[in-house]
Amino acid sequence: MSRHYSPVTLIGAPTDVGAGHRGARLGPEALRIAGLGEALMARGLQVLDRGNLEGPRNPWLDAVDGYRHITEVTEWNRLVMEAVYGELRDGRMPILLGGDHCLGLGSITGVARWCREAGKKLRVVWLDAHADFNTSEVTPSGNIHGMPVACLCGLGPEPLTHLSGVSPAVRPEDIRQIGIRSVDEGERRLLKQYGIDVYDMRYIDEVGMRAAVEEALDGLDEDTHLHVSFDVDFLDPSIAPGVGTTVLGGPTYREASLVMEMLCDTGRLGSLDIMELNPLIDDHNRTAILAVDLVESLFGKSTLLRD
Ligand SMILES: NC(=[NH2+])NCCC[C@H](N)C(=O)O
Ligand SMILES: [Mn+2]
Ligand SMILES: [Mn+2]
Repeated sequence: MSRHYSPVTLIGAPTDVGAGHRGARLGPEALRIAGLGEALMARGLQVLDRGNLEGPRNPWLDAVDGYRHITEVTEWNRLVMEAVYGELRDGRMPILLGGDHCLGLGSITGVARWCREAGKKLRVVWLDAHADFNTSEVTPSGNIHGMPVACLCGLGPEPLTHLSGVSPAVRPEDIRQIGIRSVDEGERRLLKQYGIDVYDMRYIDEVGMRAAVEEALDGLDEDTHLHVSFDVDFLDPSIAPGVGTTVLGGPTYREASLVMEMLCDTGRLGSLDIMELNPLIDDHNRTAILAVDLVESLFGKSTLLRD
């Protein structure tokens, strides 16, 4: 199946201010070295690499009042939101190269702002081992990469929940989470309270990846903008060791490829985040190479021969 895409733009966000490990700041370069731009061009896409955003350094301090580095996290998210929004406004598809997953907040806030202006519906597919739905009251770490989905739903500190002025930035019913297998105690209660649609690994084991993804994509139509937020720790650590917060029991390569191919088949992909890659704990960049391979599937690479 051939598909028309708008030109894509790579936006590097080299920071780990939201994480509990340092090294995700090197993610954008590792993805470039793994050939992300070339792979997309080989799929026939027009690719513009904007280089890296420049934001505050990581001060590497302890959490204060349940948040670590909130000032720096806010500034990075503001920069990301403006960059992502700007690309969509100019008719290009933003691909955010993280950086830690706290930046999913800025990215999706920018996407949601554009969708409101363009009169589009939004569907967020969050591929992750974690739900990232903590607040300062329930977080075990204070690391804000564990909080972006809560902030998108209006739960969190005002500077993060009101990045674009509108809160909640996203309606909880527009979010689907796939691959989840590590949820903190208080976080679980909040997920239920906000009615987040979670396709956890237990459910995927029981019904299979295909049925889970079909359900998660149900109701997409030609007016829907699909945003994919890909936390690389979604993948099983045996194939993707280069992330700060590995959790056993994730999708295999085939399962992950299937998810990407099914997301591609919707024809609705409008924006993407590739997050949490940490080359300092990787093995010869294999996790970045795998991420690039899966992004190729998201843009149409497939082993399917039967009709
Ligand atoms: N984007 C991520 N890798 N998030 C990991 C979050 C881990 C844990 N739930 C926390 O809040 O600290
Ligand atoms: Mn995450
Ligand atoms: Mn994660």
